[in-house]
Amino acid sequence: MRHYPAFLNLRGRRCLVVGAGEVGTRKIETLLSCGPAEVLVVDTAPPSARMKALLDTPAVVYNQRPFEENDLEGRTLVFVCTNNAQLNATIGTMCETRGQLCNIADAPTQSGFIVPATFDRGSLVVALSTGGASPAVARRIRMELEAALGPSCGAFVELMGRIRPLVLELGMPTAANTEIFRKLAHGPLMAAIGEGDAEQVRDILTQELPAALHPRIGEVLDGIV
Ligand SMILES: C[C@@]1(CC(=O)O)C2=NC(=C\c3[nH]c(c(CCC(=O)O)c3CC(=O)O)Cc3[nH]c(c(CC(=O)O)c3CCC(=O)O)/C=C3\N/C(=C\2)[C@@H](CCC(=O)O)[C@]3(C)CC(=O)O)/[C@H]1CCC(=O)O
Ligand SMILES: NC(=O)c1ccc[n+]([C@@H]2O[C@H](COP(=O)([O-])OP(=O)(O)OC[C@H]3O[C@@H](n4cnc5c(N)ncnc54)[C@H](O)[C@@H]3O)[C@@H](O)[C@H]2O)c1
Repeated sequence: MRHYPAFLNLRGRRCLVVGAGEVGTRKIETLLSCGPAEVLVVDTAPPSARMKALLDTPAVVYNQRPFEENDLEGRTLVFVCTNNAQLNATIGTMCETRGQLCNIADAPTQSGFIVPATFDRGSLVVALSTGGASPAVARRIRMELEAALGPSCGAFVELMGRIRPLVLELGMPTAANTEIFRKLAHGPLMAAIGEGDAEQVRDILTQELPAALHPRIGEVLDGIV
């Protein structure tokens, strides 16, 4: 079985985390970095020190009490991370019956979704998974890719993200847009940004971008090199 890879937009969404131990708190931190409307946290114990630090975030609602089925109401994603395997499985089954996606921390094959190892460079996000076969290997490959990617990737993606709508607005055929973007993506632009060589970056953009965009090169480079 293969999992469907996806990036979720959680803005305005409500999620649930049952069990805010080490694993649950990690999931809550990642959720909060994606700006959901609410993360309801249900745990029978008081918040740990690491969890306490998250309680100031307005989206976090911490309920110290046992889980109730009603907690699932209106939740886009559910994470069950208690150290009670029976409870985790029961909540997982409830979610399956209700058609809700549930991540079960100790039962990857029973889970509606599993969490990849990730890192980011600005809007470039790398997510990888072994499909639950070996989280330790996922961590190793994540660390190797992180070291190999280098710090300029984020600025490169940021610049390309600024250029793209300007090129699309010119209304040229898709094939022409593709040629521009591929040349920029594959050429020496990333290396020039990495070296902080503002003159070379300018030269590349002047060469590859349509003349109509030349007056905007200064503006797209603001804060990049
Ligand atoms: C990516 C990451 C994100 C995150 O969890 O936030 C993540 N695990 C990470 C690390 C990690 N977790 C564990 C170890 C110890 C070594 C080992 O056990 O191998 C290490 C590595 C380490 O620390 O060295 C223990 C562990 N993990 C799971 C179980 C339960 C089980 O398999 O039954 C147990 C055994 C518990 C026990 O022994 O009792 C289950 C899952 N962990 C997953 C994700 C999902 C599949 C990801 C995939 O395979 O690609 C999946 C299936 C479910 C899910 O959580 O969605 C994070 C990367 C951190 C990073 O990048 O640095
Ligand atoms: N997915 C992963 O990456 C991963 C990694 C390590 C461990 N695990 C598994 O995840 C589970 C949790 O691990 P952990 O290290 O976070 O454990 P933990 O002991 O740190 O946390 C468990 C939390 O669940 C809460 N809890 C217990 N019973 C509850 C109940 N009835 N209702 C609500 N909350 C309840 C506890 O108060 C505690 O805060 C374990 O089963 C472990 O095997 C998963």
